[in-house]
Amino acid sequence: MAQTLYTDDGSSNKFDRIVADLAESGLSICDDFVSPLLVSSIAQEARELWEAGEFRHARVGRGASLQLRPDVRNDRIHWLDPENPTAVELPYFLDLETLRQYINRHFYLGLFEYEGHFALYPPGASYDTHYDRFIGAMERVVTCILYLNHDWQAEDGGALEIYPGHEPSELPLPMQILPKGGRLVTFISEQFPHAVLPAGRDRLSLTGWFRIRP
Ligand SMILES: O=C(O)CCC(=O)C(=O)O
Ligand SMILES: [Fe+2]
Repeated sequence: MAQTLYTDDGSSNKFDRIVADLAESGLSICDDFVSPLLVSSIAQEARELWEAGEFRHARVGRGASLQLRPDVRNDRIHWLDPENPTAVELPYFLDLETLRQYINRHFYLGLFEYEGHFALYPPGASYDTHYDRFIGAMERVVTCILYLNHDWQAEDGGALEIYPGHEPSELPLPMQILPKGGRLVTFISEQFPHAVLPAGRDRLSLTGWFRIRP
């Protein structure tokens, strides 16, 4: 019931609210985590990288077992370098750093670093049900997905679908979350299997993970 500690009178900030949601259910949906102006600047940067041919077909697995499996996922990704952010990425990465500190302070998770990539799902592309933390990627502890789509509507499809995992959950699962611009979805990576449903238009996001030391 951590949420009852936080009233919506402006005394709690977005980081407090995310941490309270994670404590209560392991999942947080935070609208307007990023301002519309910043969403459109980051989306434009991603578009320019896409047009410059800087995206690659995403693969599944890890290390030597990485493989192209368009039947499992067929988004295109571009890895970012959080150590050398562009001016456009910087405000978001600074917020993520604050979020990392909040999460560590509340859960003693020892989150140590962040890795992230842009992901573009062309119309019809999807990602089958999976966990983000699996043998070979055990250092991924918390997933953070920022959506970069202007004016996304239910009829555009492309929801993130979250399913019940091994642990009992307070949430009404399965649930569908639309990839609305500025929305940040944060969850405990090992807790929820999830999938990306096909969309009718390009679907852009910045997906990342807080990691522990391997
Ligand atoms: O974009 C999303 O909604 C989820 C993406 C995802 O599950 C992943 O990249 O692991
Ligand atoms: Fe995922």
